Amino acid sequence: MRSAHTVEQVRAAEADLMARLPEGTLMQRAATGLAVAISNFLGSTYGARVVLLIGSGDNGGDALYAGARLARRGAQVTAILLSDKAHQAGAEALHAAGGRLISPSDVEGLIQGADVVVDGIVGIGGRPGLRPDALAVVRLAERFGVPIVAVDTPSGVDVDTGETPEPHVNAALTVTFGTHKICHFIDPAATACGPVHLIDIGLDLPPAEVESLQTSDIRRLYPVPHGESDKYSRGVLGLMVGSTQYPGAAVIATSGALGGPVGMVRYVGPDAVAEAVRAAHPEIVAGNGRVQAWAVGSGLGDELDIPRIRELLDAEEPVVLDADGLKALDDSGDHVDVLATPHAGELARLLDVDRATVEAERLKHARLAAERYDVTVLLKGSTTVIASPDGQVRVNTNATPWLATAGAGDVLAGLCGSLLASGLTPLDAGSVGAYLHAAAANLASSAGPITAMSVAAALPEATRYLLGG
Ligand SMILES: NC(=O)C1=CN([C@@H]2O[C@H](COP(=O)(O)OP(=O)(O)OC[C@H]3O[C@@H](n4cnc5c(N)ncnc54)[C@H](OP(=O)(O)O)[C@@H]3O)[C@@H](O)[C@H]2O)[C@@H](O)CC1
Ligand SMILES: [K+]
Repeated sequence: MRSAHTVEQVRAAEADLMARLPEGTLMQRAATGLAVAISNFLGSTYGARVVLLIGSGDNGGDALYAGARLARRGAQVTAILLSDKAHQAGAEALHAAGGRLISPSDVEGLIQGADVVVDGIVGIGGRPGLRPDALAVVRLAERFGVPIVAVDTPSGVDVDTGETPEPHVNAALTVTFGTHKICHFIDPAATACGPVHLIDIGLDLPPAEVESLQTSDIRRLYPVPHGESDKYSRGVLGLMVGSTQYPGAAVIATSGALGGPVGMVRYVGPDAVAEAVRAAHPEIVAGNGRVQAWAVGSGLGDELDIPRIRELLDAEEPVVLDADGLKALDDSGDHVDVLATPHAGELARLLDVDRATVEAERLKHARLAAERYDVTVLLKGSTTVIASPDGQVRVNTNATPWLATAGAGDVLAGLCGSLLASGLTPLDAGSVGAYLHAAAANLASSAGPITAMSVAAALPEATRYLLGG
């Protein structure tokens, strides 16, 4: 599991550790890791032209000490001081190592000739946005295509929410310390981080606010059948998806379900659609019967039967509620067994806000909906946020942009239903489902276009690979 902690949690852990270590130890650990990461990014340090952007806090201190290390290994390091309160000992260390310290005027030529710009403007002490001098230099780097390595966080983003209401740095790499911060996981800020490299500095941290599953978690959580399993004990999923208007949704969601761990899938819907599903997947059983979970909603169109869906929501079996089915959600019931899988537009409707607001504040709105409707919310997107009503949040960050294709959501609904029917909680089913869905998409895509059906078809192989087979 990768963990993202809040600024407050990091500060407390830092204070704890600092009380036990000689002064400056943590910054030296951070700066050493940062210097190595910048060297690796550059490929070769000797003669490399490195420009440091230095703000008023310890984030700038990290950059200055790392710059001093790079200067000692032969890099030409120049620090642009954006504040007259720059970290003094760090500035002295850079000067002693042969680096230059300058003010932010007339730096166009310097930036144009740089191999890398290091963003030490602000870290976890920053507020969103960039001040005018910083913004001007960052814009120069963008104009000349000079890559930026961000220290801890890309300056200007909102560290605790992943929101980017103001101008900010777009990094080619972010080097962070101790633990991930929420902005590293949640879009739009996550995209501004680029790849994130974590340096261990020995912090002792409490449980995280936001988590992100890794391969080892998939191995731990995936309901692998054992010797005694039969098709019923592996779980039966009921699918109430697709319509005469959108029969494809039923076929695609069934493909997603069959690519998951479930032992059997029942399809409940119009005869003509059931025929189409059976033609594509002869293994499905049409008609009602006992199930361990439902996946409901994708492609129901005009055939949406809200009272019937509400009956399912009130019944004992857990439910994945997708697309049109989300219209049946009301905020009066106890729905802790429900996994709702909206995209930003659908979540906006549930919360009566506009879509752009949800996209800008993804974590906040996923949490809000989980709380208001008492459901686990899986908010789809480039970073998928899964928020449970008890406040736990997981994020999936490994999706390919090619996954933004028609029907991909139907595959996810079927797959999550399959995981729910096999006994996972809505939070686990949503987070494992999002991970496997993205992994299958990456496998099917290989950096090229994909269809929803090709994602579903890649699920067994992606799962086998992740489970170590
Ligand atoms: N915690 C840890 O475990 C470790 C932390 N370490 C490092 O310390 C960093 C945190 O350092 P920090 O606390 O000094 O805060 P930091 O982000 O450098 O600057 C805050 C100052 O900037 C200003 N400012 C605010 N907003 C601004 C803006 N938009 N644009 C421009 N300026 C802005 C504001 O001051 P003002 O100018 O308003 O007086 C504010 O006081 C952390 O990210 C990591 O890199 C590592 O060394 C080791 C382990
Ligand atoms: K920074």
